[in-house]
Amino acid sequence: MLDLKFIRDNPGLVKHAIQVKRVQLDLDELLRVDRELLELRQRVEALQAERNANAKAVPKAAKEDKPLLIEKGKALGEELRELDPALRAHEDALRQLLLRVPNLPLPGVPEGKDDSDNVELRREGTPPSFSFTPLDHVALLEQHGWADPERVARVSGSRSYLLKGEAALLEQAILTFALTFLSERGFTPLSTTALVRPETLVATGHFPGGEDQVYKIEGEELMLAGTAEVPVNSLYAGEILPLEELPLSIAAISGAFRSEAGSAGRDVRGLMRVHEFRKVEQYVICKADQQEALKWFETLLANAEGILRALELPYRVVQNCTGDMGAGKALMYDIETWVPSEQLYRETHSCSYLGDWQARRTGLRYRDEDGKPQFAHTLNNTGIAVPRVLVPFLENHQQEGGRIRIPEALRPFLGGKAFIG
Ligand SMILES: Nc1ncnc2c1ncn2[C@@H]1O[C@H](COS(=O)(=O)NC(=O)[C@@H](N)CO)[C@@H](O)[C@H]1O
Repeated sequence: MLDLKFIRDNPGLVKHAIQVKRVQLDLDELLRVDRELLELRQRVEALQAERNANAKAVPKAAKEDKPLLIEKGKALGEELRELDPALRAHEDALRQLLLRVPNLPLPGVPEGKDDSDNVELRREGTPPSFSFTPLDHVALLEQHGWADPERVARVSGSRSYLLKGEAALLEQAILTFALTFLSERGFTPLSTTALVRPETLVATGHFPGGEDQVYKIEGEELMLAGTAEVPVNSLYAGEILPLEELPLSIAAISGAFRSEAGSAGRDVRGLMRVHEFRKVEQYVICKADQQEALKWFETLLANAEGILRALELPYRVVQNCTGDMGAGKALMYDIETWVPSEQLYRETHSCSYLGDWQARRTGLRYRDEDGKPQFAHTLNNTGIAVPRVLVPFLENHQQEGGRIRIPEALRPFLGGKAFIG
């Protein structure tokens, strides 16, 4: 959400953001509803003033004038009541329209239509060359009996997965490694639910627009979040945090649930794109200072890169273009990790800075140096998400014969093993 005054004063800037972010919104309609609402409010205030003046006049009026004044008061009250529905309708319409206004991309964000227009910034690590014919992750899981796709499909349908034996231990080890890595860097570890109220999905910006991606609980006002960003972003909703409590840096581990509506046919085999996964999420709430926030952006990115480097996985960093960054982002980088079987870098992390766009929707404020309530700035990045990262992990670390080498940094989380399988 942007500040309504900012929108009124900068319609051109906002229209440009709507256009380059490919958001369906007619800003002129929003401005029209805004003007009509202002006129309605002025009319209500005038009527209220008139009714108050009239009410004051009654006791002082001459006896024979009183009935007329009382009638007048009733008529004014009636006229006010008749305006109420229009007032409510305009307020609701304006709020719905405001929720669709995208954030402005920072200067320098490349304009583009989709991920094919993202800009590669740098590559780290060297994709392995194998002296044998490497297997893909599905074949590696199969070889070691680490998965059971047929049985789990019978139980849970498509885009489900289970991991057995050392692969289950590996998944757990990677999650614990990432949570430990972040807590050692000052992030508060937090284990949280994915069950959330619908307004928390409006608060992050997933709604309106992303409703078809989210599983709803039948008969309850509860949904399953696709990322811990959702519950964490609303933890402090409605509060005014003391300045000294900021910045908040949280490493939240949770389940994540996604319908993947619209992804039919993509990544249908294996672990890349499933309905339920687990993620360690980095989340920061800081004061409304872009310079400080951008330092946090670099920190969140560096943390994710540090985790991938510790896992000895080659990756690249790309900057998302305006058409691939979503409505709320001011700045966004993806980290894509090398998948040998596809000979491609595939997205494993998304790092975003949202300014106060999310905080406005969430009612997330702090008291600044002058004691004035201000909307905070928020940022988030993936720490690690399993099982997706197991795809590059298993494929890059496979040895001839199918054993998987465990990087040094991960061994303490896996009973000291240097290999599994
Ligand atoms: N359906 C899925 N199956 C497995 N992993 C997924 C799925 N969807 C997303 N992920 C993983 O979760 C990461 C973050 O998802 S994201 O939508 O890009 N970004 C977020 O959720 C942000 N909160 C940052 O984590 C992805 O980079 C990917 O590694």
